[in-house]
Amino acid sequence: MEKVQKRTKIVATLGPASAKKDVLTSMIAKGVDVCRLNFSHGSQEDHLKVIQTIREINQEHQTNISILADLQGPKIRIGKMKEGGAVLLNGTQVEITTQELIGDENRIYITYDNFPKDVKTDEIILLDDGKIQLRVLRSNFADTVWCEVVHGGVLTSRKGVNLPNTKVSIPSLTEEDLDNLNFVLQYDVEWIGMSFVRTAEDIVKLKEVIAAQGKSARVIAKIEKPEAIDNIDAIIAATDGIMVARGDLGVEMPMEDVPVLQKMIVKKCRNASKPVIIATQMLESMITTPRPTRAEVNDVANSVLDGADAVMLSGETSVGEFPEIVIETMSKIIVHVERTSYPYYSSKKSEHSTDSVIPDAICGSSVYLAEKTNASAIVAMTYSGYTAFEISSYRPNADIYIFTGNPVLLNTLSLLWGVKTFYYDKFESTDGSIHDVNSLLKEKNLVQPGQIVINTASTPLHKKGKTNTIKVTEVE
Ligand SMILES: Nc1ncnc2c1ncn2[C@@H]1O[C@H](COP(=O)(O)OP(=O)(O)OP(=O)(O)O)[C@@H](O)[C@H]1O
Ligand SMILES: CC(=O)C(=O)O
Ligand SMILES: [K+]
Ligand SMILES: [Mg+2]
Repeated sequence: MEKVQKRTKIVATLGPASAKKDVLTSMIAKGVDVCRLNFSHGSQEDHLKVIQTIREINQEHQTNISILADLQGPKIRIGKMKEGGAVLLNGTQVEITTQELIGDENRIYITYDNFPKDVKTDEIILLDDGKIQLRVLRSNFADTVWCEVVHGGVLTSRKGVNLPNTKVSIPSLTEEDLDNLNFVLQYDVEWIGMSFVRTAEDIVKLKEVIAAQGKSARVIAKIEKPEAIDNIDAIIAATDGIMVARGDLGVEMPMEDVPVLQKMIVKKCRNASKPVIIATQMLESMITTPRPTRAEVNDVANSVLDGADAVMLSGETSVGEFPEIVIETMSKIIVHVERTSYPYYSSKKSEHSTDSVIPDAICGSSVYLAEKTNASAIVAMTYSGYTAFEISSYRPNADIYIFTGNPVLLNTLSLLWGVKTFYYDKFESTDGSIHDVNSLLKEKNLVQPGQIVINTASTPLHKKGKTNTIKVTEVE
């Protein structure tokens, strides 16, 4: 497969529009690096089929697409709505009930049993990422809440509900999340997304569940609540990656805060060497139109310029009419911005912990050396993945090629900015391995004679040794 070459990665949410193997294969060729399964929609059976399709494509086309299983978390939703949805008119009254039913203009089912007890008169209810706004009139404190439609619109099935003023009493990992987590861990999904993270403790608990099953899936903390912003440093320290989940974040907080928070979070993540995804409404109009708005093109471009590891698509690829054109468009924007906005490299101040001071210094120096020698590639061997996270976080101009004997990492690292991975499990001598991996890159035409390559390694060489060596080579 001839895959589009770019540094910033694309995460695509899969759904009915993109689950077919031929469509997905073409989307991957056009630039998808990570597939997101949204456990807010679809059955486990649907998701399993998609997992199998992705694994088949990886086998057949030697790609390293990873899977991000996004757990719904304490998200409140409305239930099914009547065919075509209901038109809610400004000034009318509507009942929200915890009794399961097919919703219409008069009554809507909500998936939150304690809603009539937790909500108060005059509180605001936002539906469908805030597109529809209701105001609470009164509750019977049992199963029904009467509301006034403040800003109406068409309401279709399973849309999200945000209660910016209400204290919600639902745990961060629900029973349903645990069930879905156990399900995806069986299939060695590489990344788990945790929705509505509030504290670092939420991440620690999720990691404990994953570790207790003997699995190595890594965790993405989805930042979509004000509490997560308050605790951002501790959350970044505890997690393996971050998603700026702008859909809910922009409803739970003043929307004008989001652009500034996006830049702040990207910067913090780069300093901490944790990958960061920018999500939601990036090419939203392409759900129904084959061309994006100018503002959407700007949004993708500016996220690349901010230095995000990845940009994400949701409805555009899960249910949209043009999933392949969406990927083509996003890749085109990324490639152009990357080509015209060199150089990327910036030194960063990282705080070395005592047990990583040597590998951190080696990674930072390898990037510095690559810039000084105008090297075409930085080539690293890693078993834990640490070196890949560290080198990628500098956003070097040189290509980043990671060789690993740890098969799980091959896909995991596909989320990281600029990283390409290869399997390598021979461990003879440091010089021998460096020679081997450089020859492999030459065979694949990824480096050319006369170019400079920076290699990092560990001496003495053994599987889990810490990176402590740099070599500068001119390709023969
Ligand atoms: N697998 C699916 N089957 C049917 N409809 C879907 C599916 N995935 C998404 N949708 C529809 O497309 C819309 C946008 O999809 P998206 O993945 O952004 O979901 P979302 O509800 O915004 O989720 P979240 O806030 O959890 O990311 C959803 O609101 C839903 O109506
Ligand atoms: C992706 C997601 O959950 C959000 O934007 O809210
Ligand atoms: K979700
Ligand atoms: Mg969300």
